[in-house]
Formats: sequence, C-alpha cells, structure tokens
Amino acid sequence: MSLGGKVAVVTGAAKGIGKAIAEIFLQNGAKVVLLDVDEPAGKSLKYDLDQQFGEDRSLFMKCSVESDEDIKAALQSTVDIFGSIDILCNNAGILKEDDWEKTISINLGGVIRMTYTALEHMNKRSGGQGGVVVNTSSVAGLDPLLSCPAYSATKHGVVAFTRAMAAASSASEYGIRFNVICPVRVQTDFFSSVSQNFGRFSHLLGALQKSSERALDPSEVAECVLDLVMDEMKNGETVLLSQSGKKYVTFPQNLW
Ligand SMILES: NC(=O)c1ccc[n+]([C@@H]2O[C@H](COP(=O)([O-])OP(=O)(O)OC[C@H]3O[C@@H](n4cnc5c(N)ncnc54)[C@H](O)[C@@H]3O)[C@@H](O)[C@H]2O)c1
Ligand SMILES: CCCCC[C@H](O)/C=C/C=C\C=C\C=C\[C@@H](O)[C@@H](O)CCCC(=O)O
Repeated sequence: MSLGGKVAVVTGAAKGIGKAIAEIFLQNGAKVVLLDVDEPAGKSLKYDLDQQFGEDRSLFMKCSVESDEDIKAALQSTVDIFGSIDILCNNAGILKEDDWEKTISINLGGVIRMTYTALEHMNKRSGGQGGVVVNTSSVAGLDPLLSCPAYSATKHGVVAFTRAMAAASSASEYGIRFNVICPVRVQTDFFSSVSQNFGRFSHLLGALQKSSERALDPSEVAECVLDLVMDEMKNGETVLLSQSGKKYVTFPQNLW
C-alpha cells in the first residue's frame, strides 16, 4: 500500500511513539489526524508539522479514547474534512497500576471503542474503502511483567483483540488488515512518569532492570508500523520489536 493521499488516524499522537508514527506517515505522503487528550502538546505538534509538511496535511483534535462521543465526533470530522479513513493506529496508553480500571479503559477499552467506530467508516461491506489497523501493545502483551499485572493484562488483550479482529475481518470480507506491535522499552515520556505509577508492586520495579540495556528510539517503532501498513501481505501479525530487531511471533495452532 502506497501512503500517497491516504488518511491515517493516530491516537496518543501528541508525544512519544504516536508522534513518531504521525511523522513517518507524513514523510511518506499520507494525511494524518492527530488525536490526543493533551491539547497543548497536540497543538504544539500540529504547529511544528505545519511548518514541515504544510497546513493541509494534518489535523489535531482533542479526543479521549475513553469517550464514545469524542471518538464519533473525531472520526466523522476526519471523513468530512479528509474524505476517508484508510489507516488507524490505536496507540494511546497509560500505566497506572494503582488505577487499574482506568488503565483497562484506555489501553484495551480505547482500542476496542476506536476500532468499532472506525469500522463504520472503513468497512468495505458498509461502503468504506478498507484499509489497515495497527495497534500498539508491548512486550508486556507477550511476557507479563511482574511489576504491572493490570498493564500486562491490557496489553495481552490488545494482542488477542488484534488477532481475533484480523480473522473476523477476513472472514467477513471487510477489506481491513489488523496487525499489532509489541515493543520493549522505548525512550519516551512514558517512563518519566511511570515509576510513580506501580502502586502495590513498585518494590518489584528493579526486577525489570535487565531489560533496560538500550531503550528503543520512537522512530524505530514507527518504521515497524510503516512496514505493517505498507505490506499488503501482513494481516494478523504480532511483531515483537526489541534491541535486536523485529521478530514475527507465532502462537500455538489448532488448540480446539
Ligand atoms: N515507552 C515504552 O517503553 C513503551 C513500550 C511498549 C509499549 N508502549 C506503549 O506505546 C504506547 C505509546 O506510549 P509512549 O511511550 O509513546 O507514551 P507517552 O506517554 O509518551 O504517549 C502517550 C500519549 O497517549 C496520550 N493519551 C493518554 N491517555 C489518552 C486518552 N485517554 N486518549 C487519547 N490519548 C491519550 C497521552 O496524552 C500521550 O500523548 C502506549 O500504548 C504504551 O503502552 C510504550
Ligand atoms: C516498567 C514497565 C513498564 C512497561 C512499559 C512497556 O510497555 C514495556 C517495557 C518493556 C521493558 C521494560 C523495561 C524496564 C526497565 C527497568 O529498568 C525499569 O526499572 C525502568 C522503570 C522506569 C523508571 O523510571 O524507573
């Protein structure tokens, strides 16, 4: 899939990995809709992107992935202004073990909420043009981290939801591919606040030390997302992204 003229929606786009995904899509010719709850950071990024790519290439909208109302309004505005939704990156996420219900609501609920509403615009069976969804999980979505059980559960959920949606979409002829990335630690603001957010398991944070040799750069994650968007053969893939590169994860088959 060439990105020229395509329209991408990215959640959690104001900073970190989402920002890097938005930038690589713009560099490759797409129009990008930046969705985030952080309005100052979103507006500031939009200003910077306007200087680099032109004002007509991106939109910023304040949108919480916890809010059906925000999501519906943002996706309808996307279609009204840019004409379609071709690419969706469900990337927004938090880690607050002491507020695990919010962590579930954003990390897993947000992915499901956003996906189901986007399907109404993208699904070929309801007049859409098809496209591709790439979700941001984590290594914690494959190998649970002992210091953050709730976060790990949400990220396992994102992997499962993506794989099930890939199969459901193919079987229903929606024309939409679904893939998920599972990065190890990435150098973003996520880690500047995360250490305060472990609640009852903060004493176990040191047990993760071995995994912290080199944090990935957000651009490395964005390149992996770009590959999954552009390669039309990729559907239902789970990609582990670590310091040694990317690895396509395989799961047991025919269990029942
Ligand atoms: N940084 C890492 O080490 C790492 C590793 C693996 C996976 N991840 C995942 O990558 C994703 C992005 O994380 P990051 O490292 O860029 O973090 P970040 O904190 O830099 O960025 C996350 C963005 O999500 C936004 N956000 C938070 N709640 C939101 C909501 N309700 N609605 C919309 N936007 C919301 C924030 O305002 C922020 O801009 C997350 O899903 C995270 O779990 C991060
Ligand atoms: C700390 C776990 C958060 C999980 C976020 C992400 O999805 C996955 C990251 C993968 C690897 C984690 C590495 C952990 C590194 C440790 O060094 C840890 O001590 C860093 C904690 C941050 C801090 O500011 O102390």
